Amino acid sequence: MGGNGFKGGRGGFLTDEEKQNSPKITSQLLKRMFSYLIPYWKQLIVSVLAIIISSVFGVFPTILTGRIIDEGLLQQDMPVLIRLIGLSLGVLIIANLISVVESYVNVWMAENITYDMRNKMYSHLQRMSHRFFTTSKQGDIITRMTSDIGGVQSVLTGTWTSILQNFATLMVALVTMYTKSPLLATIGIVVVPLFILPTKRVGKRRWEITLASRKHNDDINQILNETLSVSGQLLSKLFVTENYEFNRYQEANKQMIRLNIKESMAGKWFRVVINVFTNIGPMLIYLVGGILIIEYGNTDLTIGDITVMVALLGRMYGPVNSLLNIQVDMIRSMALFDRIFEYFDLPVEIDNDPEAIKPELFTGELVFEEVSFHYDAEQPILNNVSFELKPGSSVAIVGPSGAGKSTIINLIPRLYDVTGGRILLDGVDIRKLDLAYLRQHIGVVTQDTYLFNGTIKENLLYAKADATQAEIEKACSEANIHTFISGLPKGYDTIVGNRGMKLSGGEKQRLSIARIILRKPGLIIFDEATSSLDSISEHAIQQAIAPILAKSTSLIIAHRLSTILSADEILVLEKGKIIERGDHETLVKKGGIYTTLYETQMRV
Ligand SMILES: Nc1ncnc2c1ncn2[C@@H]1O[C@H](COP(=O)(O)OP(=O)(O)OP(=O)(O)O)[C@@H](O)[C@H]1O
Repeated sequence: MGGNGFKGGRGGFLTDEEKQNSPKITSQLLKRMFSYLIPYWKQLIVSVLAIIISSVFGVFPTILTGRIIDEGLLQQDMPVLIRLIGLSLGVLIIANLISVVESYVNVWMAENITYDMRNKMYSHLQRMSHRFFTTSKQGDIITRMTSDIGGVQSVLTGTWTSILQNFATLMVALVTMYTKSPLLATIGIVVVPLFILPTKRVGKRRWEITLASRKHNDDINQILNETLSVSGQLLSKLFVTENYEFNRYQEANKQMIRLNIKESMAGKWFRVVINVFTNIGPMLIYLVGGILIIEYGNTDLTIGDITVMVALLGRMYGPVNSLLNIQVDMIRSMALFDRIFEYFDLPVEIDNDPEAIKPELFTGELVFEEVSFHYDAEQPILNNVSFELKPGSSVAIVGPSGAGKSTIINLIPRLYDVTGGRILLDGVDIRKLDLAYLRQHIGVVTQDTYLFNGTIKENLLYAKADATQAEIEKACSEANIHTFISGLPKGYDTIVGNRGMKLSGGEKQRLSIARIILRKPGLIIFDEATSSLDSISEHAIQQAIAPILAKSTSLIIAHRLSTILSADEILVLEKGKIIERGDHETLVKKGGIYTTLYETQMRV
């Protein structure tokens, strides 16, 4: 019996989630899906032709078996036997060669289509706002970039090819069977559902277990991600929760084993069912064929015909089963495309104004004009904040935690847009400035410095790709970090570790200051670290930043008295409002919230 290529009914069912989320199949969605194929229409034609020819040729040797038996073996005609065997082999080789071409064209096409999609998605995601990244699950973004687009690739190389292949194979088998004996062909076709239905039931059970085990696997991955990540393991060490985490993992692992065993056993039952049912069809054909020849002396039907019928029947199970799953395959493929399109359609919240300008001169004059802002409409964060930062001067913002200080600085490089009022830079509303221009002229030293897992030099070059070694060293000297780097065994080629974990907080911040010096921005935003660095580190940072702040226009979220004293104006922010402003002396005399902050929180 020919292999029936039955794929086990696995995945032939939609999950509840898939059912709920199955996309509306609109002509628009279809058009959009097919629009990705249009540039490759020539390859598509080659692929369709190759699939049809190789499927038809693939069935041919089975059909020739009948003639090999009747005309060669039973007639004992050697030359005919050899000719037929040669023909059969020849056709088989051609069919396989064509399928190699077909695979190549298909894979090439699918790779290119997904290459376009990946690039499009990546550049679209780069344009997404900071809000998008703070609110989306990191895993979700990665899944769309990797498995969803990967899924599209397998739809193009697998699903679509197999539908066409199965259809062609089925047609050839049906036509041949009906030509040979309509009665036997009909018996064969009636038997097919007998086989398909029970296997579908077993398949469904297996599918349910697979789903449960997949969900479980996700839970396990979640545990691993949480507890074996840099911060996770640190948390569990510091809270001494290793035993608790181990038990949680062990329990999840135990459940997984149970499900795996169940799944394997369902697979076993599945094979038993297949074995029994696949043999019923051929037996029936032998029986009815035998009755026709032996009892009724049917001379039209030969032994070869019956053998071919049985073989063709065997080749029909797989295609019939796959074709019954077309709907599921289609919904699943559309859902993939739909998920990808959903991301493509995400509006770009912070975008370049089509008439954005890039003024020749950047002085760094910053004006907040009654700026209001909220992340969620119900919770206002900034309320009519107004201040002015003159070129060359510096403004310090102080205030209790949660007052909205970081929010103010996030608004300047347009990580978020104001919800009321406006921010002017050199007299122009920042929403009218070219986004890249705006961001290139602003240097932000954040509290939490992000470094890539590369060398110190690579991290510095991120700020200025063409910086020379001399420039880098000069910047690092100014940032008070050159001596430290030179003292490392590998100097500037030292790998900083995951997120710069191999460096101390103070060293990281000084590196980030060096990055800013390399960039020479017109406006510096400095978010002073609240975390207590040791006094030597702190001093080193102060020494690094003070001269830079002194000679540039700067906005500082300040926590230390020395930084605050160097500012030209101090803004005291509370609950999103500026409640006091002035210089240190005046504010201290006032006896308001600044005085309290000064007495309780400021470090000298
Ligand atoms: N991405 C966000 N989405 C929603 N709310 C946010 C977001 N970021 C901050 N907030 C909220 O906005 C308020 C102001 O936060 P912000 O970080 O600006 O305060 P802060 O004065 O800088 O505080 P800290 O000194 O502790 O850093 C807080 O109540 C905070 O919970």
